[in-house]
Amino acid sequence: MDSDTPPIIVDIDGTLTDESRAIDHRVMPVLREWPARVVIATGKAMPFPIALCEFLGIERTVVAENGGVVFVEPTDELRLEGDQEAALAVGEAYRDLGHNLGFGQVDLANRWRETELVVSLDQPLEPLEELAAARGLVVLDTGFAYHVTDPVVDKGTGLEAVCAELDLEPAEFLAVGDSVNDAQMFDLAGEAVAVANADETALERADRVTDASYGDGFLEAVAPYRD
Ligand SMILES: O=C(O)COP(=O)(O)O
Ligand SMILES: [Mg+2]
Repeated sequence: MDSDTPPIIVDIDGTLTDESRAIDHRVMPVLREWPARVVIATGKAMPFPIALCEFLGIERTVVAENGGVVFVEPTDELRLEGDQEAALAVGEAYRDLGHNLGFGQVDLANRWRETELVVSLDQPLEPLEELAAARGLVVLDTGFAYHVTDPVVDKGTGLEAVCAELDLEPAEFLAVGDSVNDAQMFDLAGEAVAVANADETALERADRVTDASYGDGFLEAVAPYRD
């Protein structure tokens, strides 16, 4: 790798993981040694990508909750955006219809969420979409959860916020991801790569699709920059 290596913005689930949702350990030295900025962009709540950065030993620069939460080191910028009250109201109304969020009582999927709400994929989608639309929100199916999200944010607005802090341009970035929640960051990045297991939206919006899936796909996506 040399000084021409682009900054990278990378999704977690489906991209850095294997089929069982565990991080593919081979991606870790790649991210740790990446000579330009690494941004972890995920639908997960902030503690997950922050912990990933900490354990990797890299600067903590993350886009969480599909763009609702942005944290940038070293400027210490924390930006929260999105109508979480509306998302929580959707959850309440969904429960009133007799459904539940599907993550059990402790609900580690929502516990640290600050701008949106997630519902398990084994719960009914249609009533959730209706309730969300009535409050100006959208439901994103990432293949891992249904996200009730404010459409004013996405991973693309998150990338823009990171860039504004760090004096970078979105077009300088290499983006790697696998699903609909990566589409807007794909549109802004200079090069967008979908791993082979990506959903239709991500495949369509990518500049390049890898032959390999999951962590293998990520390693293939970055290979041209590591030779
Ligand atoms: O939390 C999800 O549903 C997806 O997470 P991801 O954006 O890291 O793939
Ligand atoms: Mg993903």
